[in-house]
Amino acid sequence: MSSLRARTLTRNAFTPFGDVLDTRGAPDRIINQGLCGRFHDRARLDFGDGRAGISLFDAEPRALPYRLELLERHPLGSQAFIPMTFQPFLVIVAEDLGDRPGQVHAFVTAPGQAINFLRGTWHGVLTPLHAPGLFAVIDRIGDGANLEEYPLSKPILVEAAEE
Ligand SMILES: NC(=O)N[C@@H](O)C(=O)O
Ligand code: NI
Repeated sequence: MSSLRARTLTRNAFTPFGDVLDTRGAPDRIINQGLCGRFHDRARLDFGDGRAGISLFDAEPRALPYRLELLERHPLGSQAFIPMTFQPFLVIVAEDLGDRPGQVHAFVTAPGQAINFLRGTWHGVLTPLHAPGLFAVIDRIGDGANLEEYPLSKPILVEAAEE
């Protein structure tokens, strides 16, 4: 089985696949009588001809090394994973070869970070690393086939980032 080492999530590395949401740096706006920093409009959301939905996911935590067996994509809309805890989680994406995924990349978020997959980005399903695996997920609600799954012919072992 081939293996892949997860990396610390960075905006630069993730930009082709989606957005990293966090409160690093100065806020875009100071609101609420100066008591709140607003990091404004930080994700490239896209729901096509559908509408935005907010769902809550209660997912089983996984351990590293993680056996990746499936990738998927949502051709009709973006999908955001927003943790409701202060725990890091595993984010897996893959380059696109048109009809199938190409090179796989694995990242571990920092506590307090959320991500948004661009419409059509190949990714691993929501993968918490700690309990509770409680997330808000913002994605497309609407008609049409918005889930394309790609079982890997050879699983990939995703290993922890190097210390
Ligand atoms: N299927 C579903 O609602 N979730 C997946 O798309 C996922 O990426 O976890
Ligand atoms: Ni998905």
